[in-house]
Amino acid sequence: MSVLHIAEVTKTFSGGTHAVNSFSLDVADGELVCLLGPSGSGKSTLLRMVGGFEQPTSGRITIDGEDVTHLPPERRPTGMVFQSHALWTHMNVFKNLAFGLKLRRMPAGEIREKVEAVLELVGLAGYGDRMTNQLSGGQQQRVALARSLVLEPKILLLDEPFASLDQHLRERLREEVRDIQQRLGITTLFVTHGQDEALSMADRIVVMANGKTEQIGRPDVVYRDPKTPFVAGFIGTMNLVEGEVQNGQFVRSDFTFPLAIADGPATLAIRPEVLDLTASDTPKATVHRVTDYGSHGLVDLDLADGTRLKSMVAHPDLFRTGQGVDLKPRAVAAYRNNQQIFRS
Ligand SMILES: Nc1ncnc2c1ncn2[C@@H]1O[C@H](COP(=O)(O)OP(=O)(O)OP(=O)(O)O)[C@@H](O)[C@H]1O
Repeated sequence: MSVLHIAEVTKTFSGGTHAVNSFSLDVADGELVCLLGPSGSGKSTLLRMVGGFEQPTSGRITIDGEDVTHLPPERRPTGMVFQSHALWTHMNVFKNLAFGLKLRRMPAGEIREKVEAVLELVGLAGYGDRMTNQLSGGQQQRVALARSLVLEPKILLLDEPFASLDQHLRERLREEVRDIQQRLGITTLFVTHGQDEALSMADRIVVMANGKTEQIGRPDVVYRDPKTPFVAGFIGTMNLVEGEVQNGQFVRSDFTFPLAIADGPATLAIRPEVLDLTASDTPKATVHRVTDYGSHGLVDLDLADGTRLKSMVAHPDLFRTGQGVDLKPRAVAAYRNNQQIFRS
């Protein structure tokens, strides 16, 4: 059942920027949906409108059937965690968490119980007396999450919560937050421009560009079957090659490839892991660089016009810079007019 319903929401800022453009989305109960897109694609603006920190120019947002479009943040059943956690540094951890519950006039005993339970949940049992500026970045972010969770929101809104943390900590917190989210079964909207974050955490990903949805789907589906060249280029590593289809052949000055689609321009998309390389008397590409990652190798190749491609290989020691190779894609997708028109 859909808990959050966003219907044709548009946000135009004064000055005319269309930050969000007729955007619609349904989020199911207990689902974690990632809004993924490049800087400026409208992710934060959308999240802020769901949280009530920004007013839509048009459109409607409902939560559990209730129209919240024009309600202030404190009257919405949402909890938002910002990139900069904005904890109150003059209060200890316990007071940071208790503050919102006090406003709700909850009895002191109950507040203590709830705060302790949530601190336990985020791995900070016993940290109640610490001042927040005596905590590490990761611990501060856990407190920020706990401060939202203690108010038991129906919907948790996370705006790049790990952006300021180092890679290692980010990966750990990703797992922890996903774990907590699933344990509580809390419906969550998560903004990130990190594809790894989206691919590893989300039930569904919304890929955004220019305030619009490019594609919505399960992470594996969005990765395996990008519906537009933008998504193909944005998620994971992708080789994109421009050419022309003539009589069932994708044709470039430097290579041809059988492609059974109507004549016309096309962009061919090939993942590095399905681009095999073979030795050839009539090489189509030249090896530029070979990188051995231990578990696999990555070969950078140049086509005659300088287009750079990547191929993932099991045995990098078979290739060296300057070598000519033939290309054998095992699977391709083709795009025309911004739409996928072929996939093998
Ligand atoms: N208060 C504002 N006034 C005017 N324009 C704004 C305002 N906030 C955002 N914008 C513009 O709206 C567009 C979308 O911004 P938004 O912050 O939502 O993007 P984003 O995808 O979250 O980007 P980032 O990943 O960099 O945070 C951008 O062009 C931005 O400059």
